[in-house]
Amino acid sequence: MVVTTNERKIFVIDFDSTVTQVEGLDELAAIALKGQADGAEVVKKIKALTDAGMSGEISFSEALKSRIELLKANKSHIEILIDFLKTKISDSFLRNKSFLKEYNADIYIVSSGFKEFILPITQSLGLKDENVYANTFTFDKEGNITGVDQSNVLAQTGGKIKLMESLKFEGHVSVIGDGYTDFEIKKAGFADRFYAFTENVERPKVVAEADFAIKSLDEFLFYNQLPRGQSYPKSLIKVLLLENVHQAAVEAFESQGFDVEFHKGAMDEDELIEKIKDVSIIGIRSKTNLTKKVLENADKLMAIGAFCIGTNQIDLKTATQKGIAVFNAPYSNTRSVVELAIGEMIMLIRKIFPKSEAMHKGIWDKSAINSFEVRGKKLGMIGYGHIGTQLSVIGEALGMEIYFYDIVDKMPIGNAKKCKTMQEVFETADVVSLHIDGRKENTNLIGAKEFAQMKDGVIFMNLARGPVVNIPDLVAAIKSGKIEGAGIDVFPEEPKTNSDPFVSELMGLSNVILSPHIGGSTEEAQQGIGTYVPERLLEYINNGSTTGSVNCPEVQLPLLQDSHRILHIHRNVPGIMAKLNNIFAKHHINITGQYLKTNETVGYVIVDIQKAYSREFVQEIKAIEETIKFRMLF
Ligand SMILES: NC(=O)C1=CN([C@@H]2O[C@H](COP(=O)(O)OP(=O)(O)OC[C@H]3O[C@@H](n4cnc5c(N)ncnc54)[C@H](O)[C@@H]3O)[C@@H](O)[C@H]2O)C=CC1
Ligand SMILES: O=C(O)C(=O)COP(=O)(O)O
Repeated sequence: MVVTTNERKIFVIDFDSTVTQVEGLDELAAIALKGQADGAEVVKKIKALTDAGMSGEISFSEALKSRIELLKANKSHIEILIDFLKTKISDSFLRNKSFLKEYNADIYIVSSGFKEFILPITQSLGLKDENVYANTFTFDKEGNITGVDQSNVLAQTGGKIKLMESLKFEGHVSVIGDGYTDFEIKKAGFADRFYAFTENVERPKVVAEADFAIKSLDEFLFYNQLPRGQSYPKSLIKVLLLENVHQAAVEAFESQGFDVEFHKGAMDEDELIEKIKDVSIIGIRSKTNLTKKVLENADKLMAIGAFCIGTNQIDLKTATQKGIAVFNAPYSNTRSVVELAIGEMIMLIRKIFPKSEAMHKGIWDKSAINSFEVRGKKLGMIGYGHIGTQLSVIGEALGMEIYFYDIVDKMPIGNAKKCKTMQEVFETADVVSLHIDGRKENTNLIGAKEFAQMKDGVIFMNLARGPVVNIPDLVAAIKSGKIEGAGIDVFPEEPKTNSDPFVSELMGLSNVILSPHIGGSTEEAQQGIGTYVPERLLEYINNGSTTGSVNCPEVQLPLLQDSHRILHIHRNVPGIMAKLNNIFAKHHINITGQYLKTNETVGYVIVDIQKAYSREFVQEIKAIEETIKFRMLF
């Protein structure tokens, strides 16, 4: 794919939908016709003509003439258009301003658009006015657009070809554009390569004719080995976002030019095995299981973002062995879970749900029997991590006594009392709430034996993970009256999407609140997670930092400055540093910074080096036997 040539490289670039995200003339129509009764209709007609002209369905001059006739614009509208276009410059052009400026002697804008709005934009990108070839409007005395300067070849059908013929370029000519007329330059023999530019619009007829379809200017610069803002084009990096993660995440990746695919639901193992092959970054929530089998097929995968707290759905061992960094959002939804737990606890102890159900059936049952305050009651928690401690604080503020058990020694917050065993919590608490993680050892942690240890009439809540509770045993305890009320948010089997049915033995039981795993599903939490996790992933991809990774050695790296950065993940065995250093010494590599962190399974070495080095040097590093993953940033 890499293009090499010793000739002078000449770049011919289209303007509308290439340099900018939009078609200037369409936008001018929208501005000029705004507020007019049939305005929307006319804009639609103009857009249809633009498309027909661009894809080669009708002749260009015909499309242009009809569009200008429909357009009732004047100079003041053009001023508004220019301000608008300045906000619509294609992301990859903005990212590569230094290339555009440095190579401006060899960059030509060839457009059927109009200089009146093109020049202010190309000037802002550092391009030369004399290299911009485009149409110009004609105006009447009042400044209304009356037509197009017909003496300009670009106003004619085949105008770009005629222009290119007259320019007589000598060298290797690359044409970049989204339209059929751009391809025609190559077809007529005036260019060596045609690149269909699809960052803003993808026209199948044009893509079919192209030497290469490129999703960004970064891709063009990468294939042509030219100076660029991204060492490896982000548009070639596939990001798969599942389970309806917040749109903030989609925007975070799209604004940097990544190739993002978004799905509302989860995917099952077979779907994932197929899909994951091309994916470099995957974002999931609690329902997507990244099993050993899935990860074994994930050869391109660099990072996993769990857009939630739990990471039990990911085979962390395999991920680590494959050098895949896993990140989560350890506290963005903590408060949401706690608020739901508090709300459910009060609803359950007051028996509000059965009373509400009765009311809906016309039954008025005003009574205080079996209805209690939470104040003065004993709240017992299994698991005293982020959620447990937060619940501890709020429970105590409500006047409750707090008891907890955790397998790790934890500092009690406020007046909370640490218990030595789960049994101690069960024997003491009026309300038992689970806040443990979903590690394998916790499967069926709570069953008949544990329920038997609880006080009669206990309130029981599980907002942690479904498999930790034995459901038939829970149902039996509820039916026997041992458990007076239950709040269950998580289940051993949960539907993959909102369209799949929910089935459980817990359905239809009185004073049992069932909720569809929404402990962390608040706008605030999802927004927070949608920002937090992409930040961690992007820091890793763009800079190599592994801050907050749940499985990779954590390294916080300085921003890369005037160096190239080697990122090397290897099996953690003795002697790797010696091997690396030998290669550095052999190739006389000047090191400007070096960082190393290891865990039980892998080592992560980051070396910043001066820019001059050979291809062999890179190959030798990659070839070290223990190498798991190798990346280079600059
Ligand atoms: N319903 C929902 O939507 C949500 C559910 N969760 C679940 O809540 C869990 C807890 O979240 P955080 O408090 O943030 O996690 P955390 O990691 O801060 O705390 C978990 C605590 O449980 C303890 N633990 C684990 N197994 C235990 C056991 N068998 N006995 C006693 N203690 C045990 C750990 O030592 C740790 O202190 C998450 O792992 C997740 O599964 C989290 C967020 C939302
Ligand atoms: O944060 C967690 O661990 C949760 O359980 C929340 O999961 P979700 O993002 O709602 O699928």
